[in-house]
Amino acid sequence: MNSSAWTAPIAAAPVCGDVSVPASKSLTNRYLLLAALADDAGRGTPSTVINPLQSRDSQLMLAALERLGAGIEHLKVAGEPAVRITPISLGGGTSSPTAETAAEPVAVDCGLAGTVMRFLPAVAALTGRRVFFDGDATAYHRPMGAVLEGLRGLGVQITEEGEPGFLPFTIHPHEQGLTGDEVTIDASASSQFVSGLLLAAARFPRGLTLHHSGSQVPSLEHVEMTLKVLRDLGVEVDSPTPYSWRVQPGVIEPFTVRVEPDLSNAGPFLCAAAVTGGEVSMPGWPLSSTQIGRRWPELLRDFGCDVKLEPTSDSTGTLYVRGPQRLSSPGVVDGTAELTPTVAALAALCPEETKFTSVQHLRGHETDRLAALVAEIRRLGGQAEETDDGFRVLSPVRHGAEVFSYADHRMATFGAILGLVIPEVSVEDIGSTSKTMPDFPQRWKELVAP
Ligand SMILES: O=C(O)C1=C[C@@H](OP(=O)(O)O)[C@@H](O)[C@H](O)C1
Ligand SMILES: C=C(OP(=O)(O)O)C(=O)O
Repeated sequence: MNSSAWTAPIAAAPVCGDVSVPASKSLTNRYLLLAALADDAGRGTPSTVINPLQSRDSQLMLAALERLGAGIEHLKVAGEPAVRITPISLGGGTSSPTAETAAEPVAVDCGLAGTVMRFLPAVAALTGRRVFFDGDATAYHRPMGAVLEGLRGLGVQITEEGEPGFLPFTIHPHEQGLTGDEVTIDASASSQFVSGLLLAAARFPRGLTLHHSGSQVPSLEHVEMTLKVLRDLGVEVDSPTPYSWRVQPGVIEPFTVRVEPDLSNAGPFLCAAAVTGGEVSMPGWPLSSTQIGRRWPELLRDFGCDVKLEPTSDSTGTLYVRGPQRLSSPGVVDGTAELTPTVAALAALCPEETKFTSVQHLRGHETDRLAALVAEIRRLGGQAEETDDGFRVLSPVRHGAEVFSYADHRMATFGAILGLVIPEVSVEDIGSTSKTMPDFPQRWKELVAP
């Protein structure tokens, strides 16, 4: 065993406890970006994001926005952590090259964060600055082509310093600013291609009409989230036909918002009850949410758990999950997007086969998650195989091993869940959870081995 691997705690008894999770990555990074694009006739009034996620992905977003010209101040609001963002001063998408552009480009580090690499190029194009985007070596496999194609269609000049369609690349300022207002892209590889253009589009001089040309957009819940966040902030956006969106040009008023808990990151803790026959309760569960993690109650019931959501206010409740004596597979799990590695841990403990469908785009996530899940299930003595649009778990895992994390937070937590019931599981790089939950190891230990 690698001496730096993390020994996954085994559950000596059914896992029982009350858990809260940090704020949503997807909502935090949308609000931070929109705060940086807010405008009240150039007065520069800041916006406040209360209870933001504090993790590598949100830090990368904040650092990038600061480099692009936003002001960032950390503070407390009614005892809760918050961040106050003073907007970037934009030329309304018509900025011409400034003196600054002759100098060194602004460098944006995307790390491995999809929300940074896919959402910020459109913001960069509005700043009138030359902006160089790069990230971790592991980010170089993540598709970027549709982002670049969309921006080029709007008149943005881009040079690609690596393999075409991937990081790194540079956004160049253009004398006329953004000239186009209608583009067609193929967003089959990531919903973030759509969200990234829509989020900044209210600040484009003529707004944006965006069409998707491929067969389907994956993780559509995340596009729904983008539309809802924009509408809540007063941006006019609609979807006149499936896979077409129109954002009207306009101001984004400065705002104050509190971020919901991350329902995707809630998954491993809820699964701790599911796999050990324990009982976990989670207060603060939103009664209505655009997060894909809202699917947990239904998914956990599908695997045999008892789940109930008891409202405690108009907007939130406590979710109770009780694990069964023995997990049973629903047979097919469809379109679970970023929840897939966590659901795969449940499937890997079921005697029956489980087929995961409509998740082909996970090949472009933090790692090729289909290959990674199949490899790690096999390493633990189970049988699994890839399919065109997903994978099958054919037989359950049987023994411990060191689970590779592939720099992927969700592969690391996949290993942690299995380690609750399979002796001698370790996780090669538990530190990869810092992407969205830096204190995962402590939180996990508090719940499963207090
Ligand atoms: O918009 C977002 O915040 C996200 C969209 C999804 O991306 P894909 O469409 O690439 O799956 C999701 O998996 C990712 O974790 C976050
Ligand atoms: C796919 C994910 O992240 P990203 O935002 O980097 O795409 C994820 O968190 O599962």
